[in-house]
Amino acid sequence: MAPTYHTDTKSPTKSVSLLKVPCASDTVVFEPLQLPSLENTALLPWNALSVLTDPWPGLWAANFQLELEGTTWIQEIVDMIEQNGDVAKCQRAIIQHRHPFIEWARPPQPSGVEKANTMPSPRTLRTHLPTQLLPPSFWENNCKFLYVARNAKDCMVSYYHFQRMNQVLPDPGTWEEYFETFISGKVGWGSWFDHVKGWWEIKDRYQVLFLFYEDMKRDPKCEIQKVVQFMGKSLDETVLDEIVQETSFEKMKENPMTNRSTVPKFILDQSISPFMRKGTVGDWKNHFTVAQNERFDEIYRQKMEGISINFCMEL
Ligand SMILES: Nc1ncnc2c1ncn2[C@@H]1O[C@H](COP(=O)(O)OS(=O)(=O)O)[C@@H](OP(=O)(O)O)[C@H]1O
Repeated sequence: MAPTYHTDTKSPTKSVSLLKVPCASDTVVFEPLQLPSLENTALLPWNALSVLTDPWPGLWAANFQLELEGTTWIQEIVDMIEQNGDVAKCQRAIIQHRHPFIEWARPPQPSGVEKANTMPSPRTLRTHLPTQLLPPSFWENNCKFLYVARNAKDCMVSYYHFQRMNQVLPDPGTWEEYFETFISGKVGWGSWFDHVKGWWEIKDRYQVLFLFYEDMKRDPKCEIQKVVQFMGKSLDETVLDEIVQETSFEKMKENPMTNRSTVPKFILDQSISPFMRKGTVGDWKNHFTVAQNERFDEIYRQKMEGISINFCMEL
């Protein structure tokens, strides 16, 4: 049965559900997922990102799954690694078409799950799902996950502008209104706090490479090298340097295969805010008032209490 995904343009979203899709026993089985309401759950990628792989006899991996903010960036990095730095091969399709987005379903287009089911292994998939909503077979098959977390304040800013320019999402309102929406977790894919905590807490029990967006900005070569190793690949130094260069913000902003310029304006209106907006660490300082910052720090302290995760807030 095809998944259903209902959205009303710039109005509150109704519901989303993913239903069971038949799979071969050696591939991931998509179990039924019931997301109660997009008001409280996830609709969009925004604060971190994961890639996952499931094992396939004789191969390094069968799936990658990408999640949350930095998604496009890590997708391009993973694809460049898979293509051994061959830029032309990475130009074969726009980034959204290279890795099925498993919770995506907008009939009559084939859903992400339908696309995934037609792919040979190893597969690279993308999702923004929190751990508790991921189909259990991802865990059961010992898939690899690559998760990129971004600090909450920059996520809030980036996601706000994304929601302003995304014409199929509810209007985010003013910055002040969105600040409250974000804190309450009533944003796409749910609470940043719960999402990050969920992935952080399971990272040592499964094959999770937990990356930070800020580290990727500070030392992309080092972080890309970690991804290469995680994927079980080895690349020449020159190829690695090429990947660093090609996946820089500046290059990806110019690249029509990654900058979403092919998406029609009635979906993404880049005259409101470009998809590849700033790509920096610390833009929150241009948005948060002193009072908002103090309040956010207190809420962060409460919600992340006991979690040994440290985010870099500026470079
Ligand atoms: N190469 C590179 N370097 C640095 N930053 C990058 C890069 N590619 C994408 N981005 C920034 O990621 C933000 C968009 O997040 P996502 O790609 O997860 O969005 S989406 O899930 O695909 O909708 C968005 O962040 P902001 O610019 O801060 O809004 C993008 O600019």
